[in-house]
Amino acid sequence: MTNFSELNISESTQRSLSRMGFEEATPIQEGTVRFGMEGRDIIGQAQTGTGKTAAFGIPIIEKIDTKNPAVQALIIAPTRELAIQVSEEIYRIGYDKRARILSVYGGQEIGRQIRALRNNPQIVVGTPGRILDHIKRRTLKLDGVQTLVLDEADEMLNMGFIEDINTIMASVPAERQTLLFSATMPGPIRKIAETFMQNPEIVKIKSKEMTVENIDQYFIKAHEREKFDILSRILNVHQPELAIVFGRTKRRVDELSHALSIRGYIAEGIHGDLTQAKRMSVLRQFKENKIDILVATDVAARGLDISGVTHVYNFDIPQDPESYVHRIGRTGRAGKSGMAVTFVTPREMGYLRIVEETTKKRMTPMNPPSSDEALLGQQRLAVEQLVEIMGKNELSDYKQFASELLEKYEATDLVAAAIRSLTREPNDTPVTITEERPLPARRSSSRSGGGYKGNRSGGRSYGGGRGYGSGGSRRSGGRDGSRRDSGRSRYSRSEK
Ligand SMILES: Nc1ncnc2c1ncn2[C@@H]1O[C@H](COP(=O)(O)OP(=O)(O)OP(=O)(O)O)[C@@H](O)[C@H]1O
Ligand SMILES: [Mg+2]
Repeated sequence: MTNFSELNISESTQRSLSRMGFEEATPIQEGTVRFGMEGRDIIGQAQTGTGKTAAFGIPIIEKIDTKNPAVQALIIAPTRELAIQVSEEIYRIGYDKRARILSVYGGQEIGRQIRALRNNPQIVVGTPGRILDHIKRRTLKLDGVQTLVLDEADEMLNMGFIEDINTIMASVPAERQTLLFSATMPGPIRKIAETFMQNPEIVKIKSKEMTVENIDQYFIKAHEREKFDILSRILNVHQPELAIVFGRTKRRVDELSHALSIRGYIAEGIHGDLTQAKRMSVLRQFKENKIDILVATDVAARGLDISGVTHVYNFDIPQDPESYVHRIGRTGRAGKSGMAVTFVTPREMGYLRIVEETTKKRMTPMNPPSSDEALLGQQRLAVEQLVEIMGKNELSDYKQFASELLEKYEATDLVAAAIRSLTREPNDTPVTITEERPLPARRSSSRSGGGYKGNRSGGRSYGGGRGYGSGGSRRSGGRDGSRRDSGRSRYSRSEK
């Protein structure tokens, strides 16, 4: 581990970082900050939750000239929430330096953004559509941009933003630094990145698996129609503090959050069709622990950094392995531990295997809990509550009754009744979850390719890492080459 002071970072930024509680650089930060400060183009890949935001944020702050009123750094992110989150993190990093930062995104009144843009922010973070809108209105001038960042580039391409991004790229001076960061780097992205970038330094953090070790990964094989009842029971057993449930479609997310609420959980959904105000309020409540379960689509949760997410449930197995990596990466962040459970219908087992091939990690099969186990989970919770109430020791007003009851009844019976009254008995209220068609059946992949739409990447394209390993774009520059992954041994199939 490297201390930030060893990375030639200015005093002011070091102060900001230590105020944020950052003591040592994470590996991706250690591997990229210096190159970033030197103005090099970087393709940075590291597991979820390992600090990629600061990996590009620190060099940006270091390079900003606070006397220059021009926009000097432009960061493009796929969603509004992510744009806000990234701008908040960079604001904190640049706090002592007093760098001015602004986020612009759809759903927020454009007039307000235009006024804010007149205040000469030096760093702008935004979603592709809104950035483009401002470029067209000439309210965002990019001639002074020296650094361009694509955060979660693969997601932006999935969302069909490629043309927008091309146009934005063309509006930024060609003499610029381009940084691209993601936890996954499917082949097509790397290709596009390399055409946009000049001799990029590829920094890939060495790890045997694509997912962080501190996430325990399970799967449950179940038929589509059984999934919701199993999910309810699992929630009773796991008692997650904060959980995210992923659904494949917006309708799915709506139905799941509604059904969970009916069964007594505090759940809310988030997806792209909700208003910006609603999305923000749901996220805020989730962060403040007022909502226990966030139900989300892939897109809505991409890159989100919410501390304390203990469990991720994939109610539907994601169609591509990259989504899986990003989804479960909402837990186990910044060194914390987490659990991920993926539901898979018998027909979809091939997808599970493809995910495993990509992540280089087997999921452990989990048996669906029985209703007795679910009840036991709820009883445990009730017992905890009881003990907690006792611990608070504000019981004097109740003791009179207690003594009277103890004269009449058995103590065990009384306590049992108290536990029962606090136990939320498993709730089987009928709910409506429209059955999704399972993903088209497929066997787990083989080297033959066979069109897994948009992402044969996974294991294969990581194998493809060999390609760039031998290419001219990787320059070790006399530095510790081990930081950059050679791709070979770690992703070889023999490990499986
Ligand atoms: N050096 C550090 N020391 C301690 N905490 C850190 C450090 N760097 C980043 N963090 C914290 O770790 C968390 C995860 O960081 P971040 O959101 O940048 O991850 P990421 O790699 O971008 O993940 P994802 O792939 O999901 O987008 C954040 O809360 C961040 O503030
Ligand atoms: Mg990120």
